[in-house]
Amino acid sequence: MQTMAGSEDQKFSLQEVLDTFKLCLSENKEVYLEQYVAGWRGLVKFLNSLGSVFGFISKDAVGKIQILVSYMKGENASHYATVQSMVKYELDNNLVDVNKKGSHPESGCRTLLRLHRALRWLELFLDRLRTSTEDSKTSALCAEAYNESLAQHHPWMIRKAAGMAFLVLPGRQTFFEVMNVGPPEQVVAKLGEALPLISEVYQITEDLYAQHNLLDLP
Ligand SMILES: CCCCCCCC/C=C\CCCCCCCC(=O)N[C@@H](COP(=O)(O)O)[C@H](O)/C=C/CCCCCCCCCCCCC
Repeated sequence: MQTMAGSEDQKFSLQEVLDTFKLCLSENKEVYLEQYVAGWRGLVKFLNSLGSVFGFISKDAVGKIQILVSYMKGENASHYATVQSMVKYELDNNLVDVNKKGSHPESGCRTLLRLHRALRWLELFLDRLRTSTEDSKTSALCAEAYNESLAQHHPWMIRKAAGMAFLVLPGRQTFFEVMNVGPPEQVVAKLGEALPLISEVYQITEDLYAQHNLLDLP
């Protein structure tokens, strides 16, 4: 049956996303690409359940996931096990367009950077949801998080389209139901559990990219 949360096999579960982000970090704090991508796949399920207005966002996210998967399954797969090994491999082999788009417009590093910036949006948005009240508007929470993060990297047209899509977001109660966690108190607790994991993955990637001057890849 098709519901707002999608058909059964496409059903979103916050717990599932939480689990993938839990598995993202190795003992020595490297970020596993497979789990990172799996986390995004889970989130895209949620996005898809919101309707066709969000199709352009979902399409972009899926396209970027597919680029990373093609590297992870390609002939150099062993170098794409973690974000750290990918960065090292692509930089050592001059596979990254560092200043302007050239022969490597779809490097793993620049592709992951786009998702990484979106992860900051997610962190800010989930934190706002966690601390929101019954009468909070998800569209406003989402727009605030977007303006503080991703919007700074998007041209006017995309910002406008994103802003319009936010206006049709479902209300807080529906959002909480779709997370498939239970009553609101449990959703809030689960968000409290998920946020430090997402923040840690974000910060490790941010530090790695900063260390290699990769935060502005075209
Ligand atoms: C825990 C449950 C609640 C939260 C669930 C959230 C589900 C969100 C799922 C996916 C988020 C989409 C991630 C979008 C990645 C965007 C990457 C990007 O910045 N791409 C732009 C630049 O790419 P290049 O051109 O340089 O290759 C591209 O131009 C973007 C195009 C599409 C617009 C992106 C707008 C993003 C808005 C933030 C997501 C809003 C989702 C709202 C749903 C709650």
